[in-house]
Amino acid sequence: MPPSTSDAAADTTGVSPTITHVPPDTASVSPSVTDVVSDTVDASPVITNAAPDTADVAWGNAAAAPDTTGAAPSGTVPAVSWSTAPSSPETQQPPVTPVFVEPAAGARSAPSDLGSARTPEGPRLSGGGSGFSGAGSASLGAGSASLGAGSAEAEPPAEIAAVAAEVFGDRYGLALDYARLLVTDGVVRGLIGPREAPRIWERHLVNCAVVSQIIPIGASVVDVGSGAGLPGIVLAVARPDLRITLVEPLARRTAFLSEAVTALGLDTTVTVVRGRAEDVVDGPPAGADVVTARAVAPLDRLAGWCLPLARVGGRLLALKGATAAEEAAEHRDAVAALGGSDPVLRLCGEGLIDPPTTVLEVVVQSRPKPPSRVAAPKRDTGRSGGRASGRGSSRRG
Ligand SMILES: C[S@@+](CC[C@H](N)C(=O)[O-])C[C@H]1O[C@@H](n2cnc3c(N)ncnc32)[C@H](O)[C@@H]1O
Repeated sequence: MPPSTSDAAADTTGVSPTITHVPPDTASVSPSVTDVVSDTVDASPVITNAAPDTADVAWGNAAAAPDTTGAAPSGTVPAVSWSTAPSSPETQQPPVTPVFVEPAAGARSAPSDLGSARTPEGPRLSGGGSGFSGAGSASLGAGSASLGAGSAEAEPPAEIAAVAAEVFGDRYGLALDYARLLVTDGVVRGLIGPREAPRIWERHLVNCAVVSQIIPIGASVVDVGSGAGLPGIVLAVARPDLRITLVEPLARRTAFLSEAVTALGLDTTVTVVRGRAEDVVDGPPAGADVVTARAVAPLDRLAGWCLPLARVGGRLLALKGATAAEEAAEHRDAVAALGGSDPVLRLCGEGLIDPPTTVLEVVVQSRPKPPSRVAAPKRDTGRSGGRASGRGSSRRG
C-alpha cells in the first residue's frame, strides 16, 4: 500500500506505511532538529544498584555511536545511546520485580514554588532561575558540581525559544525547570550525555513535546523505557490533563525520575514504576489509552512489550528516526501477529520544527491468542493395563 500522501519525506519513498501529517502550527521558527542523543556516560561511577539492562537500549545510529556495538539495527529510533555496554554492571543483575517508586521524600509537592519561573507569555531568556536544583528537593542537585554552567545551558537557544514557548504554553517555566534539571543533575548522574546539554531543547524537549498533538485530552499514557523522562516527563509538563506512568527498569533512572516528578510538582499526574514493560503487564499501567516509547527497541519487539499495556482501541506511539517508514514495513507482519494495526507514520510538529518528530502509530485491534502449549502427554489411567510413570503421575485407588 503506497503512502497516502505524496509529500512524504524522502526516506519514505517506496515503502508502505500511511503517512499522516499532523496539522502544522503557525510558528515560523524552523530549528535544526535531529534525533540523535549521545550519551557516553555509562561508565559513570554513580551506577551502583542498577537493575539489569538489556541489549536493546543502545539503538539507533549504530554507525555514529561507538557504544552501539552493532547490536541494534541502525536508524530504527532516535539514536539515544543511553549506554549499557555489555560489560556494564547494569547488565549483570538479576531481573527486577516491578515496583512502584515512591516520590522523593522531602521534595516539594506543589509546583507553585516555581513561582516566577512561569512565563506564560514567552520564554524567559535570562534571569536568576527558579532555584530548582536542590531547592526543596531531597537530593536533586546535591553533589552536583556544575549547576551554574548547566543552568545557563538550560535556557533554550534563541532560534528555538519561540517554539518552546509555544509548545509548552503556560507550562514553559516548568519545562525550563526540567531542562535545568536534565543539564545539571541529569548530566552529573549520568542520565544525559554532556554533549546533550546545549541541545536539550531542540533534540529532546520540543522534539518530545510535539507528540502531544496526537494524544487525546485526558488520556492515560504509559511511557516505556523513560530513561531520564523522555518523552514521559515532557508530556506531563506540557499536558497536565494526562495521567502518565513511567516504566523504567534501571534503579538509578527510576530514582532520578521519582525525584524529578516530585521536584516538578507532577506527583498527582505521574507515577514511576520500576520494571520492564513485559513484566508490568498485569499491573496498573495496563489498559492505557496510549503507550509511548522513544529509543527503546525496534518496532516488533516494542509492539510485543507495549501493545499488551494498551487497551483494545488504544495506541502505541513509537518515536522513531529517519528510517521509521522502512521499519514499519519490515515489522508490519510481526505487529499484526501481536494484534496491532498497520503502523501509520505520523509527523508531529510540522511547521514548528524541522524535521518534525516521526512517530509510528499502531492501534491495538485485538488481543492475540497466547501461544498454544505443547500437548501434555496423556496421563496413563491404568485402564489399558499400562504402567503409570513419570513425575507427577498418579493413580486413583
Ligand atoms: C536508549 S534509552 C531511551 C530513554 C528515553 N526514552 C529517551 O528517549 O531518552 C532506552 C531505555 O529503555 C529502557 N528499557 C530497556 N528495555 C526495557 C524494557 N523491556 N521495558 C522498559 N524499559 C526498557 C532502558 O533502561 C533505557 O532507559
